[in-house]
Amino acid sequence: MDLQLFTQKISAHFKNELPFVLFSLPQENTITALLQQSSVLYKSDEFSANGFIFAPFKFEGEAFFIPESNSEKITCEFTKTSFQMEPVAIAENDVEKYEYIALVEKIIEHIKKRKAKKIVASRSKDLNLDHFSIDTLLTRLFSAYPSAFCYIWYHPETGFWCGATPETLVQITNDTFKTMALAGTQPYTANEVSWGPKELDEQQLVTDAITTNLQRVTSLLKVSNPYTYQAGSLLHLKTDISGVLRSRKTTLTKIAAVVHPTPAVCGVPQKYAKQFILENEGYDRTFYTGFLGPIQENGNRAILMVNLRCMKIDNHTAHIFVGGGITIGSKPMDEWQETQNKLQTMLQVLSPML
Ligand SMILES: C=C(O[C@H]1C=CC=C(C(=O)O)[C@@H]1O)C(=O)O
Repeated sequence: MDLQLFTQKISAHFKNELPFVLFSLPQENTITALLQQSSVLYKSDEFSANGFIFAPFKFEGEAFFIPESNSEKITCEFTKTSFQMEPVAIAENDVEKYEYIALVEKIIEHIKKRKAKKIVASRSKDLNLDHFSIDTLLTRLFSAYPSAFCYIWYHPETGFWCGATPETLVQITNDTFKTMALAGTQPYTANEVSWGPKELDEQQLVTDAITTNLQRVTSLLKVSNPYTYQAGSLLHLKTDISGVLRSRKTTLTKIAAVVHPTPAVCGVPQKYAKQFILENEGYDRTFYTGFLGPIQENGNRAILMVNLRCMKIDNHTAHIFVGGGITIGSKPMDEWQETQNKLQTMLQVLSPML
């Protein structure tokens, strides 16, 4: 289907307030859409039917779901031509800044008292959209980030979400899986990249926690060396992790529950970090740092991504979600700046609509 017809169909579906999801896999030039034919809110706890799941940060075994069986499935070939990105300037809000810095300082205090090694702090930034258009959003989002997993999800009950995430939670093909440890952030420059001990330690913590958790369900685990990975205008440290599941009976839900929430979005130890986040962050993450993705071949093939570099759009306001891992070596002002830099991923998409 050509892009114009595809976009018209999506716009009409959205106008009728019917649920839909659009997604494109990293490095692929196809956008797939599932247009649900009713407004039912489906839930899935088995991840074994074909469709698309959307799970919150507070995942407790059940995710929202758009089933293929109740949807029209359409695809569109689309050339990803990443456009020239100029940073979008937005005014800093002093209250937001000092609240975030206070949260980071509180986390550092807890780490110094040895209650945790790492906790991920986050915040949401609200922006007025004077010229919201789903057509513009779709074209910019899907063309800007060729190496990301891009998506738009809409359901009247969850609202309108979209993002361009660099982080795989888990990718399954029969009994083999792939995942990654992603942590450490710096802005992209053309110069040679070097990583300090804070980023290297933080990334190692994430790798160790993921591999330890995966040992419960795997028979073979391969772990690469960390390397620099570009996500839009940011660089991260990434380790590839792959392996074989111990039993073919290990369900996708079980694997998701073993790896989610990873220390890249929650912390170490996981239970303490999650409780800290719920009690101290001062807002509800809802679907940010949850996970999402397509389920195919009745659960034998699936790609679940972590919901990062994302936003929720309602009533002409965009709520962009950003965060960062806090460790003993964190400097509060740098952590604030890191979240400012991360805002740019969605700001680039929104810029003509602000
Ligand atoms: C929590 C976020 O990023 C995570 C993923 C990659 C690098 C991160 C970091 O350097 O702190 C974060 O752990 C976010 O982008 O909102």
